[in-house]
Amino acid sequence: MEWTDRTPSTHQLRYPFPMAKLAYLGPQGTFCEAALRRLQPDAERMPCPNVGAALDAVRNGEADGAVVPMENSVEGAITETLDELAWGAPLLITGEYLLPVEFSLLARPGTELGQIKRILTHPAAHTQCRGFIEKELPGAVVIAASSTAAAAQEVASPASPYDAAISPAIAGEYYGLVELASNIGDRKDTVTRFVQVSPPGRLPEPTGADRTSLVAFLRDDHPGALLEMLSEFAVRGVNLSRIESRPTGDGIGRYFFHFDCEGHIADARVGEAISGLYRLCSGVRFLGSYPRADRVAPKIKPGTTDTDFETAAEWLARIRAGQV
Ligand SMILES: O=C(O)C(=O)Cc1ccccc1
Repeated sequence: MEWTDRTPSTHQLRYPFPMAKLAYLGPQGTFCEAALRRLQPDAERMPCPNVGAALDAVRNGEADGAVVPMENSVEGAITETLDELAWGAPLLITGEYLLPVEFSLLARPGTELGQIKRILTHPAAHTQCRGFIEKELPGAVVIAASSTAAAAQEVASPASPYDAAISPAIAGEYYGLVELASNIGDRKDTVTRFVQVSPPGRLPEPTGADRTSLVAFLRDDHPGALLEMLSEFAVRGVNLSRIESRPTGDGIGRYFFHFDCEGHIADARVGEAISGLYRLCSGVRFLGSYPRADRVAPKIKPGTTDTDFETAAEWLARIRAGQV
């Protein structure tokens, strides 16, 4: 059975070097699987019960890489992925894919809309379909599943206590459910960003339209600490595309930060900004530099090109040598 895509594939990006076996958030039929098929159509697919298990499969060598959800244009970060990348053995993001997502309400054959009291789905799908649930299924309760397809698989069991799943339409075909409503997201233009993760090693080459991801831990808490971090990017003309604070787990008010910025660590301005953060912070974890799925190149501020940095370094060297 083939994945039937109802949305135009305008964000296609093939990863430059193919991977034989990729772990992903399973089971078969998730949005994550759809993203993986676009990124690496020829790879062997290894479904995993959650994001942590998919990343661990890369860490322990069972898979050559993984594809996991990172953020959604409506719901924001997939925090499970942010935390799994920040802690544990380091991994590298080596690619990304922007998948337009459409949700369907799926149930066992014979179920009618009025009978639906208990809905199972992934929390990110729940928050994006709140309007539909309030209007069409008032009083129904929504229970969290590990993925949209895991929800469909569970609902397919005749003994399941759940009446319906919110999932991609293809999951209904895989698990023998019927589609009671289609395209039920509150916004019709939702996109989810998936990342391809590899073991540490070779970085993708700079392409001129790249993104860099990292996490940074504060050395100490003081007024302006976050502003100081942001300044490292700002003074070098590096544009941020995402910033997220996540609790360190050490107590209320203790946070670390995820940053995505435009450009590649090989770009002087990005490398210098990250070195600046390294001096400022108690720890920085580089999560990868990889081609942007939308292929948008950054606007470079005058004075922040690689040549500008080189010229300034040469000038400083001459001054230090007494050549005033
Ligand atoms: O559960 C899935 O199918 C996923 O791939 C995670 C997810 C859930 C909801 C929106 C986007 C991605």
